[in-house]
Amino acid sequence: MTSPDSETPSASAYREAMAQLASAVHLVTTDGPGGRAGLTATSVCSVSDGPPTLLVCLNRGSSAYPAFLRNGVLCINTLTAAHEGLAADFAGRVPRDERFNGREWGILQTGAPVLPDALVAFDCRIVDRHEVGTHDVLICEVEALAEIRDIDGLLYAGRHYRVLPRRTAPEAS
Ligand SMILES: NC(=O)C1=CN([C@@H]2O[C@H](COP(=O)(O)OP(=O)(O)OC[C@H]3O[C@@H](n4cnc5c(N)ncnc54)[C@H](O)[C@@H]3O)[C@@H](O)[C@H]2O)C=CC1
Ligand SMILES: Cc1cc2nc3c(=O)[nH]c(=O)nc-3n(C[C@H](O)[C@H](O)[C@H](O)COP(=O)(O)O)c2cc1C
Repeated sequence: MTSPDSETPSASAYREAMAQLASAVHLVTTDGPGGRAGLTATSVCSVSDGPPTLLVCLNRGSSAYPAFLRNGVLCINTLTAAHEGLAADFAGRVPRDERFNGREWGILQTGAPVLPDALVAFDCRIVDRHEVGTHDVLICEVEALAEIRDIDGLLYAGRHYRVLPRRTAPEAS
């Protein structure tokens, strides 16, 4: 057990600890007067179901950050097993202006880009923002939901992408 007066862990120790957690992987996208932009994110969490609200933690240093701030809307597109390459593209492998090339994107209520084959998509308006360290915690009210797809999900754990099977076959008795 760590004693209460022990030193604060380093950033690298914290990241190593966080790398042990498994997370769903999302493309967080936006569009509007600030332009179209998006990035890969795992820091997404449900806050409340009344009104339906979730939070996203966004690094203020990311190329997409100014667009999110200006547009005030975003869509959280939860990725499937088929989207590992897309996750790498939106995490910096492809420059911001080229990330949306080569596929069709939809919209729901807010105009933020919706990935048509996402596991699910949460179309949101940003209703509050808190600066915490390097990131902004964006509080987002859900205005529309995309259809839920019955396919394998994508997880990020131990610094690798992994497949989350949709259903396991029942054990034979
Ligand atoms: N929440 C975030 O901002 C995250 C950022 N990343 C970025 O992707 C790069 C590659 O990440 P990994 O291969 O997983 O190795 P890593 O050792 O940099 O990160 C391990 C874990 O620490 C956390 N983490 C990393 N950077 C963070 C940050 N700036 N703020 C808050 N939490 C952070 C995440 O849970 C991540 O999975 C990182 O260097 C980082 O820039 C990755 C995951 C989450
Ligand atoms: C698996 C994974 C999860 C990430 N999660 C987040 C996140 O929750 N919030 C965030 O601001 N950045 C996150 N990032 C980092 C952004 O995807 C990345 O910094 C950004 O897209 C870098 O490119 P840019 O600055 O050119 O946009 C994550 C990266 C990876 C690989």
